[in-house]
Amino acid sequence: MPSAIISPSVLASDFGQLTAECKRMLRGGAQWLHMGKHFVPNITLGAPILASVSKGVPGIFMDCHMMVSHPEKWVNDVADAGGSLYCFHIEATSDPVPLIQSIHERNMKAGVAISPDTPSTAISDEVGEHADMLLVMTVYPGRGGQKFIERCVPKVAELRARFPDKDIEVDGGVGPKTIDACAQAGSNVIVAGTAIFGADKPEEVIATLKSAVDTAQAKIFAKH
Ligand SMILES: O=C(CO)[C@@H](O)[C@H](O)COP(=O)(O)O
Repeated sequence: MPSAIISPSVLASDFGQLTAECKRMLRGGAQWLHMGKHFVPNITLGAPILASVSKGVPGIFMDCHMMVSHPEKWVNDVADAGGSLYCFHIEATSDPVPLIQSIHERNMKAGVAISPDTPSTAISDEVGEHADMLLVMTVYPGRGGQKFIERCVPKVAELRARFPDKDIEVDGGVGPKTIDACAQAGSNVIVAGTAIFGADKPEEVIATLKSAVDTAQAKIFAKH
């Protein structure tokens, strides 16, 4: 049964206090930090920032979501900067399996993401088997604070049915109001920006998200 993992999404506005925020989130019970590299230049978390977070918070698990074209270009930079998981978009490459292999060669986990308009079948059985994590975007990549796109949820269920042992991540508009749909569909890795960073008590939000995933995973696992 895949375990519940909460991965707060680090946003551009957090730059000034990035390391302090990371420590606070981990103290609040988060296990990963979702570090996005976006197409939009002013909200890019590049390798130098990853390196400084890695230095400031030793042992941190950096879940690096590469919302970029030519994802092959950045594998070495992110690995050298301390990245733990390198997640690329299936839409951005024509050769996903060799890319996954090159990520593994640099001792990182490999994630494969799909944008809201991409069907889950774009992740073939072969690609899914090679990957460690599959990411279903529930907003359009680019910025935090967008509305959760409900029609993406069935893609989570389809991937969970094909890949019962993989980590399946959701990202975008996820919080206490939308977690149940994601968790019941089979997602176990939860990215949340606004819901966690905007909360008075982030640790309570993290606990709520984790508990919803644990409950849903136990039910899903009991059925098999
Ligand atoms: O990187 C992205 C979107 O591009 C996401 O990780 C968002 O930053 C998540 O933020 P919320 O939707 O939870 O506010």
